[in-house]
Amino acid sequence: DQKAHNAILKVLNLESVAQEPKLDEWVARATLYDTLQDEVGFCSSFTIVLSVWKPLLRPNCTALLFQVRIAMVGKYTGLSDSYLSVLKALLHASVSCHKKLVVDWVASTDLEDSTASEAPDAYKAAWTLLKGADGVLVPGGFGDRGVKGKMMAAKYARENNVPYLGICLGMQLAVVEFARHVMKFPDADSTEFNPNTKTPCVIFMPEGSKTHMGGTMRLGSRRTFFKVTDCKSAKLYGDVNYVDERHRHRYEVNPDMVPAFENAGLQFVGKDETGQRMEIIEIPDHRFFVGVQFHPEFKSTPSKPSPPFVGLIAAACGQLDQVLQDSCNGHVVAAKHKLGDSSSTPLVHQNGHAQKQANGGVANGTCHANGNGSTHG
Ligand SMILES: NC(=O)CC[C@H](N)C(=O)O
Repeated sequence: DQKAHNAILKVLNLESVAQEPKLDEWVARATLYDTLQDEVGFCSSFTIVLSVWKPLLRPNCTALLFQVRIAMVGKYTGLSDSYLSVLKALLHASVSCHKKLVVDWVASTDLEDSTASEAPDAYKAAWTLLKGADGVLVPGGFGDRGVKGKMMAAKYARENNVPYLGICLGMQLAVVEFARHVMKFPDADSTEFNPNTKTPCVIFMPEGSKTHMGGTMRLGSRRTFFKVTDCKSAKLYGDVNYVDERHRHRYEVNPDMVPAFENAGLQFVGKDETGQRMEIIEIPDHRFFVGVQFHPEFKSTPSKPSPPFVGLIAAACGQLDQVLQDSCNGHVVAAKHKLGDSSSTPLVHQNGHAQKQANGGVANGTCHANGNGSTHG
């Protein structure tokens, strides 16, 4: 399945200029690729994925003229696998919103005050990229390098009503940023970065062992229950009661601080089965400010783009209301087609109990990779 997925994205990436897709050429290339494979399983999965994408190609081709710019704020020393999954998930979501994806990689250290004096050009360029973006994404990560810059990106998005998606560490830092600047706890931190903080908003999970890191990570598929049903995330997932998403973390939001956060306007709309572990945050009166403790990118596919990513992209291009409406109305129930049935409208996602329909169209992913954490562009 992954091979087929890669092949599709490879073909899409060849189209770096916004233009109407040449369906015949696209299919011919895909068929050729298909015949080069001798594994029956791969051939059939590729054909199935192709049959899902084909109907997406014709309608709304003009939409390719419109871009969506996402600033990806991370600690880069090159592309890691996790960033690639995030990138693919962004591409899947952009396609479903009929937009050409442009990713601006922003090295989080370049946003920090120390860079302003040490490398003023890099600092200026990083902020120009961030401010030029339609949406901001802070992906997962470990270690304290660039953490300040990631928090600055979250603050910028929160204060300027710019769509924001924080994944894992990106969510934890949005929580810390909120505690520092909205709740006025200057010392607030994650104990991953300051074990002695007097305001520990993000703490080591009780069942983990601090001395033995191996095997202590909360890993794999876990269930998140929506505690607030009238929220953007629940709607994006199709008004389901719960979702199963994949996890990879050692720290979590401090449950003792949750009431204080909620009083200050940060909602915890998704929690685990105990109600003690925070899984999804939202700021309700923001255009789109969502953080997820899990990694939704791992379950995103071209035919089932991940709902939080669809939310980010839709909000970034002003389509969120329509997308939320679509995912909550009769389309959800009506989408009863199977993979491989190219006569029906393709599925966009399936998680928990819901299915949602695609609107059609295709876009190409374009990345402006900075790579080494010291440059930008
Ligand atoms: N995958 C991640 O982003 C992990 C976040 C954080 N470092 C933790 O361990 O909880």
